[in-house]
Amino acid sequence: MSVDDAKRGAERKAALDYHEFPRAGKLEIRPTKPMATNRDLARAYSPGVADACMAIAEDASAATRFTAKRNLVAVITNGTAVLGLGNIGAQASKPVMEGKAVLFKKFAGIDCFDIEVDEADPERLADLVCRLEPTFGAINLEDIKAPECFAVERICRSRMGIPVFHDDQHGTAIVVAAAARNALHLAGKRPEDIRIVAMGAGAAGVACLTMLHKLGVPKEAITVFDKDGVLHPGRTDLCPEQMAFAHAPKDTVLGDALDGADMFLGLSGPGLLPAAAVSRMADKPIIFALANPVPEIMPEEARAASPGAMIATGRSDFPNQVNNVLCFPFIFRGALDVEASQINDEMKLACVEAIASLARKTTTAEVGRAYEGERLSFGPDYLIPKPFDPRLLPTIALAVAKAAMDSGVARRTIDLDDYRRKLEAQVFRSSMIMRGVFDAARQSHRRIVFAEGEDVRVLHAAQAMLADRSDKPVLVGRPDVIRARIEREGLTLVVDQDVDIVNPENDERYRDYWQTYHEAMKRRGVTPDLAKAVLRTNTTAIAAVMVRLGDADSMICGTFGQYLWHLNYVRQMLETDDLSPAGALSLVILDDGPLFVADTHVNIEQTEETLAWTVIAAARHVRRFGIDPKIALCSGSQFGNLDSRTGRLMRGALKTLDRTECDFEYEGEMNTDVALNPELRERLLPGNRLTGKANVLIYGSTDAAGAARNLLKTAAGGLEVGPILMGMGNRAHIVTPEVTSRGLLNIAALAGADVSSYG
Ligand SMILES: NC(=O)C1=CN([C@@H]2O[C@H](COP(=O)(O)OP(=O)(O)OC[C@H]3O[C@@H](n4cnc5c(N)ncnc54)[C@H](OP(=O)(O)O)[C@@H]3O)[C@@H](O)[C@H]2O)C=CC1
Ligand SMILES: CC(=O)C(=O)O
Ligand SMILES: [Mg+2]
Repeated sequence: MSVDDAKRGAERKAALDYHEFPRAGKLEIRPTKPMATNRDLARAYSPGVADACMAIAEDASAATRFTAKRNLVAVITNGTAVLGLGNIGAQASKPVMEGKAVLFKKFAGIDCFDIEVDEADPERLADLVCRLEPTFGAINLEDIKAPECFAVERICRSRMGIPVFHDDQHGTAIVVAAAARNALHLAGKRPEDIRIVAMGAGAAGVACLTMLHKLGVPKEAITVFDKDGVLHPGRTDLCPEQMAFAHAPKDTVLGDALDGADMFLGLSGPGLLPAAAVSRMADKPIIFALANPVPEIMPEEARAASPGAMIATGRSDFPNQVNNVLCFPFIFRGALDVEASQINDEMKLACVEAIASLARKTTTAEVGRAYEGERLSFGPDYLIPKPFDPRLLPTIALAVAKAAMDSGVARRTIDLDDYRRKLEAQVFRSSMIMRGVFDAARQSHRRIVFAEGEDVRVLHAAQAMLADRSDKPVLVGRPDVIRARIEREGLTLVVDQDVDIVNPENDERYRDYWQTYHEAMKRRGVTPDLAKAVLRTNTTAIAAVMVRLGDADSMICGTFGQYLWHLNYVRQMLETDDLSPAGALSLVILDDGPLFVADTHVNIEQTEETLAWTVIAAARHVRRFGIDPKIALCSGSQFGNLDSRTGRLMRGALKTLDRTECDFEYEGEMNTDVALNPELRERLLPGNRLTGKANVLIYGSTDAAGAARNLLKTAAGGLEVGPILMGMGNRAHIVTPEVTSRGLLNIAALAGADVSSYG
């Protein structure tokens, strides 16, 4: 088996494992109301539920008040045009539909049921969809092939009072139109003056051409091809939507049609655009080769044929990824929030303009952080925003909601300034928070050494890192053990090629390493023999010496043993006048957003001075995630009402912080619930200096911070990133024994991000 085959096999296994473990599929349903007592039961179910039913029976619009309808979207397919895989059937399409549902939730907080229907007949399918109206706030039709998709959508739109949107048609058309608008701007051309050749007259192709026509491209300036050749007036196999673009002469061939054309739009299949035809196009042609997963022409081929070409594909590994994920979560968010009865042309055009304008605007610090190292200034390689651009949600949903209200299809009027603020706050309430860190790591060239390189979790993390980064991770461990475990785990890591190994039992650097350790420790009771023994047996010390000598930029240890034991060796080798541990910060990602807790491991009993230092370091690290820190000093005491140890400690630290002129919000001392509940805080501590919910909780001892961290992880189901060792310039991180391979991957991303300014 070739290395490529092995890698493809491993990727396939990883994708299947992702879908299968730890439980099958990508979705679950969770209740939003308590169900703990008889009283809850009586309200949620009989008899209380009858009151909600009767309120809706009297006034159907009350369903959006008393049920989850308003935020619930159906992703519906019959599996007849799944991605570029074709008609693979309803059952096989389910992973895609679950995936769309996940994107709705993660990008825009929208709940979805995925519904796969075994029904090829468009009228029967449409009838079934129409009957679902009582359940949903909106319908997203997905991967239904042309021409049936046109009829299904037409029937549903005419009969339903909620938005019906065929994503492959309109989502794609909106993103294509935004990219085309920007490309034309750069080419200095007007839509009215250009000529387009399109390959693919399916759901996506027809909708994109219709949208481009709405933007000003004359229909006569568009020539379309499908499997049977050019669309011409004599064709009898086409539906009205396709006939609208069938005006080319019958004998037109692709190469001739492309002569002098300004734009190629491919929504068909792989490799269908010959490079020779590209060289016949106008100067600086626009080439959108959007078939998934393999485009009509690969970007490098197109560029070789026409060096000035502006190129987009559907793929994330090239610039200008045109994918409807840039649109559908956000257009639905806006439509649902004003209870729009439909998604009309005004809303779609507002969406086009919002997406196009985001790419033209100067990027914000958050986007810069999220895509560190990539050129994000408007130009041929940045025609449209990136999928993880945090501006997408507030900008698009706001524009769509406004267009719905202005065009009279909104049933609810909202205050747009309030709405913008709400949307902006929502952006960071998700695990997307780690995305920026991963992208920053991908762009940097920091070498990471794992002290416990034989641990299978480390091996899995190292394998996952390779997909994203060019630098080889370094593993401390015995090569034969590492090789055997790689094989046993079915990983494809190749020692020396993909990872470097430092063998504690036999390594040419051993002498250099023990001498370095001895030199640093000789006046702290370490003899040469002891230094040799430590560097033979203690992998944490080896990793720390490597970082000290510059053989690695950052180390990760701690998959076994006690945190402070590891910290001891980190300090011995890496502590300097400028770098000193300031505390351990744990980021816990909860359903309603991220929460940071410190110090969970370093300062067992804080002093006023160490506590203030922990707070300042935490603020710096929280900003690294693009979040404004709002720090609460937590204690059993509240604004001086207890003469307890932590009460006094917090009050002292607060005074130190006040003298330090901090540029972030902090306040204390207060109880944890008061920190997290702004209304309660306003009532109990009027005039306090925090705005909104605190997002960083600082405690006076590792006992208290550790308990908060563990409760958030276990009882509240939070996902932890960390602990992040603060103060050591990102040169060392110490995980805890329960860490998973994903947790190690997260920490490796943090360690790998080139953020020397964060200590
Ligand atoms: N990047 C993105 O965001 C999106 C990409 N797509 C991609 O676009 C493609 C089409 O999707 P969709 O419109 O939903 O599918 P449809 O099945 O509705 O349409 C496919 C179209 O491509 C044409 N086609 C297929 N093979 C050839 C060929 N060898 N030569 C000429 N024409 C051909 C078909 O012709 P005929 O009608 O004669 O069979 C049909 O017109 C897929 O690869 C899909 O992944 C789709 C949506 C979004
Ligand atoms: C992106 C998408 O929806 C498709 O390829 O079908
Ligand atoms: Mg699709």
